[in-house]
Parts: sequence; structure tokens; C-alpha cells
Amino acid sequence: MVDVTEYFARTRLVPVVVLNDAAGAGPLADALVAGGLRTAEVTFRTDAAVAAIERMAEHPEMLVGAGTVVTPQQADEAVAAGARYIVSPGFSSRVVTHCLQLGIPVFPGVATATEIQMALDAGLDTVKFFPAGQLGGPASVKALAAPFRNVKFVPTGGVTTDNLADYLAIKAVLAVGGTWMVAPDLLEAGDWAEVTKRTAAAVAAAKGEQQ
Ligand SMILES: O=C(O)C(=O)C[C@H](O)[C@H](O)COP(=O)(O)O
Repeated sequence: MVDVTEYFARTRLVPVVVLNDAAGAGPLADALVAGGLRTAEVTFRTDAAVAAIERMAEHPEMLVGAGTVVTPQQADEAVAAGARYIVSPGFSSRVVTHCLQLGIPVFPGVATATEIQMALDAGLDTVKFFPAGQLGGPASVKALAAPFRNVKFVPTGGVTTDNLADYLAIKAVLAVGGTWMVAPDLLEAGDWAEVTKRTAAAVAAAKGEQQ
């Protein structure tokens, strides 16, 4: 089984996908892989989520996760469709407990020290920090990480190619997530070339290469 935390430590980027039509899932997987990324968090923000996860998971190189999972039932649907990790915008004991029982890696969202302690109490050591930009950006991640030496963060919300290096420079940051590489308007328009271009730019920025 793939260690998802290890995987994120290598890719350092988690594209957050909002697909209204699952027909785009195949081309989107190809576009991401062409840009150098082999994972995507497909959100339950749309009814197409389950079908989109199924199709993206068919891509032999993709590690597909499910995002915006707010109920245990969605976690079940995501796993059945082929999701290999679960992400939530906030901390839900029900969702976390259920995922632990299923044995699927789960990354709940946190915004406060209290929520980080809830994650620790549940036995987790990696959390999403959401919405990162609006909560104060890298400075907030640093301040929150200080007392929690073994916690890893995936800041998401307001991250772009221009600011991702500021987050990734923080030791406690495992990876960053966001929609900028797979912006909903690009997916609506089927502009896969632009998805590949933005993905490649983000991958280069994550490696610290000149743009
Ligand atoms: O859908 C979820 O489960 C979320 O938690 C929210 C998304 O991860 C962010 O909305 C992405 O933020 P942007 O990259 O600023 O668009």
C-alpha cells in the first residue's frame, strides 16, 4: 500500500478538483500527469464526484483522493470508487473514526490549536490547514506548528504558484493544496493544455526552480 504521507512529501502539491461533469476526469488525469503531478483530491462539492474519482482512479499513474468529505457515507462511496485518501474541510470525529476503521488515510481540516489537539487525540499527525491564506498564511502555520512538534500541515486555500514556496519552506509543511492548477473555469472549458501548463509551473516552483 502506498504511504500517502510519503507520497505528499515527494509531490508537495495536492490539486483540489471540482468537476461538474465526470467526462472531464480522464483528460484531467492525463493533463495533470503531463504536468508532472500524479495525485488529485476530487471534491464532493459536486454530484459528479464519485464518477470522477472512479475515472481518475483508472489512470495507472494516479493516486486519487476524495475531498470535502463531511459524512462517513461519502467516505464509503469514495473508497468504493477508488479513492486512496480522504480529506475534509474541518474536523469531524465521525468521519475520522470511520476512516480509521476503514484503514484509509484521512486528513481533516484544522484552523485552530484546539482542532489540532482533536486530531492528535484521534491518533493523527497530519492535517489540512484551511483556509490557509485567509487565516494568516505562512506566519499562522509557523505559529500553530511551534507547539506541535510532530504535526505536519497541508495548507490549502489561497495558495498559488506565487506563494507556495513560502509555505513549503516551513519545516512542518508537508505539501500545499489548492484549485489554482485546476481552476473550475479551466475544467468547465476543457482547457487541458492550460491545466498542464499551470501544473508544470507549480511543480517547478515547488522544486524551487526559476519560473
Ligand atoms: O473543498 C474542500 O474540501 C475544501 O476544504 C476547500 C478547498 O480545498 C479550497 O477551497 C481550495 O481553495 P483555493 O485553492 O483557494 O480555491
